[in-house]
Amino acid sequence: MASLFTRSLRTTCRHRSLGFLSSSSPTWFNYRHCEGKFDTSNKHEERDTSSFKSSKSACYSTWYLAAAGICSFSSAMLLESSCSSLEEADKESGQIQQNDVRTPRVVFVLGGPGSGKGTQCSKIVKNYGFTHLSAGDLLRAEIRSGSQYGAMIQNTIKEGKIVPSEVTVKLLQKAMKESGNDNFLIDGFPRNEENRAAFETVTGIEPEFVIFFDCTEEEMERRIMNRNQGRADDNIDTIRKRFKVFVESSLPVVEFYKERGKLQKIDATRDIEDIFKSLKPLFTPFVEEDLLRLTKELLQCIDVGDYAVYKRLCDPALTAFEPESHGHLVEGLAFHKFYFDIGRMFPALSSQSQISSPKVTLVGDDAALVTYTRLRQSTTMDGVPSVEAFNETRVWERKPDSGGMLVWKNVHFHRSKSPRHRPYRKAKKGKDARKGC
Ligand SMILES: Nc1ncnc2c1ncn2[C@@H]1O[C@H](COP(=O)(O)OP(=O)(O)O)[C@@H](O)[C@H]1O
Ligand SMILES: O=c1ccn([C@@H]2O[C@H](COP(=O)(O)OP(=O)(O)O)[C@@H](O)[C@H]2O)c(=O)[nH]1
Repeated sequence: MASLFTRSLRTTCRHRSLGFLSSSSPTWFNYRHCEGKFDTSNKHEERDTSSFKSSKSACYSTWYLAAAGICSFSSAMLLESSCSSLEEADKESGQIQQNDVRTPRVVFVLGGPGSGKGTQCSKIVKNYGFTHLSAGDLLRAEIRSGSQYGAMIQNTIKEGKIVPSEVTVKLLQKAMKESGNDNFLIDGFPRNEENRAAFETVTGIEPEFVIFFDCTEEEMERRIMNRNQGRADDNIDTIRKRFKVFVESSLPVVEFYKERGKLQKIDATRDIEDIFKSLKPLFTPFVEEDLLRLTKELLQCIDVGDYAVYKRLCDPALTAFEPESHGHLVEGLAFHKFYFDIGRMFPALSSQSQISSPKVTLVGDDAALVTYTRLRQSTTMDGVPSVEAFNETRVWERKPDSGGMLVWKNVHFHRSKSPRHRPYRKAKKGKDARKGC
């Protein structure tokens, strides 16, 4: 039994897809977890139904769990895999995210020395879950580490010049790999054309967009002289050299991105909060995308019965109205955990979900609603497929985690059976004509 559960988890991560059915057109939007990309081609007929077909023959158990929309497992996936113990299942539990390989999202943050790049990056990190990689900080850390490049880097920084791309790109790549994140703010890089080309060639990544903090030299000089971080290059001689290098080498990179329509120029002479306010809209689409991705991850972990992921995504005080609660508001995770627990005993259950017409509504900075219709395919005990539709609304709230980082948690959801489509009937004479509106 345990091995079956384990197998289903492993193979599900490999093959399962969550689709989107657009209500306005017959196009299927297939989201393949393993590729992390939306395929917008019309692939309704081509959808991989193999797991569904084979699950028919292997499925022998609790249709009522599937009906509850809480637990289910694909038996086809289960037949394909190979791991064998509950310990392994526990180890794998909670790892959907790791298997979900996505293309890294990179935003370059450029601007003269002292324009406020680092200051704004810390605010973006706190609010939008990016990893901040300051190329300058990485180079300074490399000096401290006693590396073979230490002396060269130190001299280059003291001269206000630019360290060869070979070194900087390697450091950035390493830091990206070690971060465990896939959203990066790369601050103070690329500083010249050579940097830009080398990063693109080595990593194959192009930035989503590039922020340029536009600030006067007088203001930047004033800020650096007050920075007081004991940096060897924060002295008037080196500052002047850095300004010169910035104009000669870095501004052409800014221009390069402007020509490609990727530049977001920000007036950085204003105060810190004002600047941050103008950065927020740049990150809103990412927030919407992330909320949709989290919602899909939540539905997927329900489909594959991964309670560890469910617990990570939901607030402990999650409230819910759902058909299973018979009109009552249930609070906490216990009600939902029940279904995951019995799901472990019936690993051959199969279900998969598609969502259609998803809409994300941000309510201020820290709350959002995600509404959609969920189509859930499952099998009955004797292997007969059934499909149910639900209207769901999930309320997400951004809350600090144990490390103080703001993360999205599902705090409430409302799920009801989607009413079947009935043709509009004209009200009879004398009856309330508004009925049914
Ligand atoms: N908008 C701002 N107004 C006034 N001072 C600022 C502003 N932004 C940053 N600073 C201060 O200026 C100094 C340089 O900012 P920093 O973020 O380190 O710049 P950069 O990373 O671009 O070199 C820091 O001491 C910081 O506190
Ligand atoms: O990609 C980079 C980033 C930084 N530096 C060096 O590190 C110094 C400090 O850069 P940082 O971004 O830390 O500070 P800023 O000058 O933007 O305040 C620069 O003047 C360069 O000498 C570099 O050579 N390549």
